[in-house]
Amino acid sequence: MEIIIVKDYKELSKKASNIIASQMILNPRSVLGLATGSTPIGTYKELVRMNKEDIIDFSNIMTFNLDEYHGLDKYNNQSYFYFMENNLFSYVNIDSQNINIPDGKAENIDHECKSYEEKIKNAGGIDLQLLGIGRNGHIGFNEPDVKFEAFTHLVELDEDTIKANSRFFDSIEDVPTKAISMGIKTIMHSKKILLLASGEEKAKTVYDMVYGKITPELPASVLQLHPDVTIIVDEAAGSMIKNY
Ligand SMILES: N[C@@H]1[C@@H](O)[C@H](O)[C@@H](COP(=O)(O)O)O[C@@H]1O
Repeated sequence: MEIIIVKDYKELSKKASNIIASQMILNPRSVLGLATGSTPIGTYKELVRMNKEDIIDFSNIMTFNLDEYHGLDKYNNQSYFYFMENNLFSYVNIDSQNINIPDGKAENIDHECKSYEEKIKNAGGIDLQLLGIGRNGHIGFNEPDVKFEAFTHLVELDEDTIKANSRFFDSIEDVPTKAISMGIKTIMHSKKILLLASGEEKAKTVYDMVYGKITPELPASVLQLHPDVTIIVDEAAGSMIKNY
């Protein structure tokens, strides 16, 4: 694991977007795995700027998002489809045919999960997967569990996650209780992984991810086994690993 501690959120967003930009420049047909949540918003802003300034080109880039809420229409303003449109896709020259996000309203969820995996495989796998991290150590929507879920699957969201994500909804009752998420194996198959964490509330989780036991009870700990992981944290999120 390469760990980069930067001063603040602004620096984190700059550093992360530079890594993604360099992947895109080295391979303009890159397959990117993308994340939602508040952490990558600044990174997406930087990518939009670089695209406007012709530093990076999305025309041949393919994307796969980690997850989507179950039961939400993609045009609902809380869907991750909506989030991606509003934070990245509608501002860059990406071909909409190249955007992939699980369909939370799919009639046959099992089929949706299997075909999502197929699509990733047919695209040649994910070159660079961007990740945030939940306070409970989840990546994508892989919640703490007794085993690591392998591939894209339907997830029952944790109470802690529902509570944390309710800040984006009118009320906690509006937060979906399930989601479709890439599995741990899907994520681990990515050639490179870039995980971002910001703020003091993530400090203990970051410490456990890097130095704790590898356990499905803290899903992000599995990243210790991946050969090419970069973790960027600001000083607050890195406060417990700083002098370790
Ligand atoms: N499914 C997403 C995760 O992919 C994300 O990493 C996490 C952290 O979000 P934030 O960056 O807002 O702390 O929240 C959500 O639950």
